[in-house]
Amino acid sequence: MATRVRPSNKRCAVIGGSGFLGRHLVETLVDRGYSVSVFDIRQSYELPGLTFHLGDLCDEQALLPALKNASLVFHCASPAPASDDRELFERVNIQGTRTVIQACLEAGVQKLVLTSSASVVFEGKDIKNGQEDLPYARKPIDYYTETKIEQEKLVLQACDREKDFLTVAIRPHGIFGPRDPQLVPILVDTARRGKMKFIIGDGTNLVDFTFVENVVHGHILAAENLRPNSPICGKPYHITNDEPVRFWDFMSEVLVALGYAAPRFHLPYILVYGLALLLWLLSMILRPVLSFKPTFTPMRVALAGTHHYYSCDRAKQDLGYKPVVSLKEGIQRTVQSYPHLRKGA
Ligand SMILES: NC(=O)C1=CN([C@@H]2O[C@H](COP(=O)(O)OP(=O)(O)OC[C@H]3O[C@@H](n4cnc5c(N)ncnc54)[C@H](OP(=O)(O)O)[C@@H]3O)[C@@H](O)[C@H]2O)C=CC1
Ligand SMILES: CC(C)CCC[C@@H](C)[C@H]1CC[C@H]2C3=C(CC[C@]12C)[C@@]1(C)CCC(=O)C[C@@H]1CC3
Repeated sequence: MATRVRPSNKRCAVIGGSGFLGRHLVETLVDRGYSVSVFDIRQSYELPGLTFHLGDLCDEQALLPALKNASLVFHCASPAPASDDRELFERVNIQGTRTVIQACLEAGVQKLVLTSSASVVFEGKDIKNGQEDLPYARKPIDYYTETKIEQEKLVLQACDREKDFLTVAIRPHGIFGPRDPQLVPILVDTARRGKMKFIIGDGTNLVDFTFVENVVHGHILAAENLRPNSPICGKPYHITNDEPVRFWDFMSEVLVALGYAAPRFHLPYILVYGLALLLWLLSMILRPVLSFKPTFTPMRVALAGTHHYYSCDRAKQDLGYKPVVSLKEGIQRTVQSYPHLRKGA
């Protein structure tokens, strides 16, 4: 009988390894002695010893060479959350994730770590210290969230000790750090256009913002603890900075550190949410003749005006997780990494 060649434990693939989180993950894995192959639709950097495979994750034939000899796969690719292209989200996050699972099984991969999102339980209403047993959002707030829910279910249900295929999902929240293309750049762009003068609601809502290196740390701990007898198989884990902060204090700290004024005037949440909904509907109706993307989408307004912070006790207990970079240090390092976004630059 032919024996299956066991791939090296330190050989892994990162799907989405050119993206913000993916690249930080790749760099840390390389530092820790892993041999890494990157699969992405684009190549954004080079690193000695790293193999890049370019392609669409929905294409199994393109994926297979990247997974060859890997015992561990991280899947952290997704279309940008700001997109409103439903078809793209369904194709990549749902159909594409089925393809990733299939390709892992064919290539003999033993462990799959998915980057999910804490937002899979968020419906636009307050979540305070949310645990992993909260139900998935029944009314997901956008296509991104809707398809991240299906994606997480697919990956967790694929966990099968009999087939020697173990899966786990990491649910980060509000990732920030050097090279993030979303949070700080969108914030600064909004400030430069004079639209960051207002606080939505009373400004006391608490939120998790998670420094990218803590998210990477959570992923690697999950991968290294994923064994047939471990309690983590087939489960989701919140990974946060474990320091909920007022949404508007966080935004103000980043803005002020970059030389912009902090927002000062308050607007009622319900008014801004209603306006955002109206603008979004208008943008949909007018799409065939006029294309515009409102800055204050219903999703962003909901995130800016509600509590959404999560407990990471389960990760502490099962993975031995503890944030490695504090929020204060994370903000400092992030701000320093964006000299071109400073006022007047
Ligand atoms: N940023 C955040 O605050 C949070 C992110 N997450 C999750 O973390 C993961 C990483 O996010 P982040 O690093 O911010 O996102 P990025 O957009 O920076 O990275 C995603 C990468 O995946 C690539 N990609 C997209 N579609 C495909 C495809 N069909 N085939 C191959 N590659 C593809 C992207 O390419 P391209 O840029 O060309 O599209 C990009 O390089 C995602 O799964 C996201 O849902 C979860 C919680 C919070
Ligand atoms: C215009 C301002 C009111 C807000 C500017 C900052 C926002 C762009 C960000 C604040 C919270 C962020 C966030 C995400 C994207 C960027 C923000 C909306 C996610 C939606 C990214 C993907 C996820 O899985 C959840 C994140 C929640 C927080």
